[in-house]
Parts: sequence; structure tokens; C-alpha cells
Amino acid sequence: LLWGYGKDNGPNTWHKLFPIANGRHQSPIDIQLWNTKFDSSLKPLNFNYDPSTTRGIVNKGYSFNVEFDDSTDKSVLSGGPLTEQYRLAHFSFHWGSRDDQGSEHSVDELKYSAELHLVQWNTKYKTFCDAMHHPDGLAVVGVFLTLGSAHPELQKVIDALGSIKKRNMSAACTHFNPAGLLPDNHDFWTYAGSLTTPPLSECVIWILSKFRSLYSTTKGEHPEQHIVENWRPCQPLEGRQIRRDPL
Ligand SMILES: NS(=O)(=O)c1ccco1
Repeated sequence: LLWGYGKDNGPNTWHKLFPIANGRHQSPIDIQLWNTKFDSSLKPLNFNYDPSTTRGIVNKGYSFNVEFDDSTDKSVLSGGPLTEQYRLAHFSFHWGSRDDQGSEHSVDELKYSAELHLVQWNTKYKTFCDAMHHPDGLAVVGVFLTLGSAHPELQKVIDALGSIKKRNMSAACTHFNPAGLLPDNHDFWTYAGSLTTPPLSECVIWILSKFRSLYSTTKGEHPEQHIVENWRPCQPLEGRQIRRDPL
């Protein structure tokens, strides 16, 4: 693999192939609550997902994606800090080898067991790839996951993992409702950052849910039977402001 999370190809080596890794708008970051600022111009988030756009689940080698048909505006995110509509392309997870780490962002240095990323791209650009070349190109919703009771929608994803054990394997996965992964409360923090995996492009408006979703998985069902850690450590905030909604 060109890059990964091992000693020889992990996050500390990524700058060699992707020099933006040492940029000033990198993700993830630690959300220091004392440093967040209420912004009354932020609107409520508007998730408008259509489960019929679910296409399938793919093993990417370093994680797995549940992919969506983004050829129309059927599944879109708007509101919050966003001034345009963003189309859902895929969602994926980052996790750890232990329950006390695995998330990419942290809150006052606290890490969660895993982090879900719902990845959307700005429809004012022609394609996902084109959007990646602009600071407002992508909007990624991050949701912290903690071990808890079984979560019906998440269980559907975990159950599908058995059929994509090797890199590049994919399986059909239909009528998945991504909104079912979200906490009931849509309060969020938002800041300007980057992809947390190569190419680490600084094209993401990050929207992090203040509340967690629960998931449960028994040993052995863990998606990362062979992928044990796929989270990037936190990066320098530099002069960035983290805004919050609501107060
Ligand atoms: N992990 S993430 O959401 O920043 C991402 C999406 C595409 C590549 O990396």
C-alpha cells in the first residue's frame, strides 16, 4: 500500500508523498471547548438523505466505505455553516485497537472508540475530484461513536463486513438510511480543515456532532480483524477558529 497506518507508511511518513500534511489547515484537531465561539449566523443542519441512493460497501484496504449514487441531488446536506448544497458520496469509519482510542478528532483531549465520517461534496463543482481542489469543496459530518447498545442501522453495516474481507472487495448494500447513524441532537462544532487521509487536501468544512452515536460489536465481528488502527493523530490548529451552534 502507498500509505497506511503502520510504522513504515503511517501518518508520520505521509508528508513525504503529500507535503500538505504539514499545512496550516490539517485535520483532525483537538476541539478545546474553551476556545470554541458561538456563531449566531450558523443555521440548523438539514440532512436530506434518500436511502434508495445506497450503492454498496467497499473494502478500501485501510477502511471500508458505504458508497452512494451522487449523480443527482437525491441525498444532500445543507444548512449549518454551509451556503450551498452538498451531495452525499460515501461514509466511512476510523477506529482503534482499544476502546479508549480510535476517533480522529478529540474533545478536550478525550478520544472516543470510533468516528463516523459522512462525506459530501459541493454541487457547485462538477465532480467530487474537482471539489477537492477548493476550500469549500467538501463537507464532512463527523460523529463520535461509543460502545453501547446495539444500533440497528450500524449493525447492518457490521453484518455486511464478513463479505468484504479483502482490499477492493465490495458487496451490494441497498436502502441504507445514513440519517439513522446520527444522534437525535444536531448541535455541532465547525471549522475549516482537510481530509484526514491522503491526499490530505485542505478542502473540508468539518461539521462535528456534539453528541455521540452508540454501537456494539462482539469480538471477532470487529471490522478491523486485520485493520487494527486507522486514525490520524491531531494536527496543529494554527490560527483557526472553531465555531459552535448553539450557545
Ligand atoms: N477521512 S475523511 O473523511 O477526511 C476523507 C474523505 C475522503 C478522504 O478522506
